[in-house]
Amino acid sequence: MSQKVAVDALRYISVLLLFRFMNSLGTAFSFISNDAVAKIQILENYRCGANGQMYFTVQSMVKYEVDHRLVDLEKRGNHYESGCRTLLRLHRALKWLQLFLEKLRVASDDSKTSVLCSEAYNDSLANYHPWIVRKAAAIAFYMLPSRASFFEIMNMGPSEKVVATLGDALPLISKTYDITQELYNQHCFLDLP
Ligand SMILES: CCCCCCCCCCCCC/C=C/[C@@H](O)[C@H](COP(=O)(O)O)NC(=O)CCCCCCCCCCCCCCC
Repeated sequence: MSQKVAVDALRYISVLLLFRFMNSLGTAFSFISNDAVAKIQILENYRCGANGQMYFTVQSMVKYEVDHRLVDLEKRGNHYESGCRTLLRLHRALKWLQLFLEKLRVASDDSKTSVLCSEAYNDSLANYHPWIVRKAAAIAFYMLPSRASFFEIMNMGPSEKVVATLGDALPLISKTYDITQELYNQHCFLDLP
């Protein structure tokens, strides 16, 4: 299998796993997973499109879309679903994920995942969502199980193993977030419409 096909297969599997994971949490999360998968698909389409090589890295995507004026900077226009604005939405979600996983990692087993999730959301994504989305998210979070049950759904082994895995993953998530945050800050892209 060529490397590109292998990478595409891995990407497909990761989106499928995200979709299946979110669906296992119940239909209350479908509006979240649908939006996330739709945004991932937008980026996938750019990656596999005529100028796919320009979307190989975040840096090359930003340069290409800036050089070719393919980003709506002030208000939504002809480039409503640019790669840059689409990635910004997922980048903001990555901050939520980083905060949530850190809380999950250090919490006690009887902690409420709904509280940990809400706290992380209120400190990150909530600042970019209208009232109605925040309320829908709050209802979805309320459906979340206890930390122990959540770990079972994650299907990553006993709690100790999950905590250790989260400890390994979090520095990588933080580094990914920081690189994109710095790049978008340099281009004044942190508030793309
Ligand atoms: C574990 C439970 C998962 C909780 C997920 C918390 C995030 C809540 C997001 C709620 C908003 C979703 C609805 C979409 C709103 C969009 O308007 C809004 C703006 O986009 P637009 O400018 O194109 O309209 N979209 C966004 O902000 C992007 C939201 C993307 C959410 C990605 C969530 C991924 C969740 C991954 C869970 C993985 C858990 C792993 C545990 C080990």
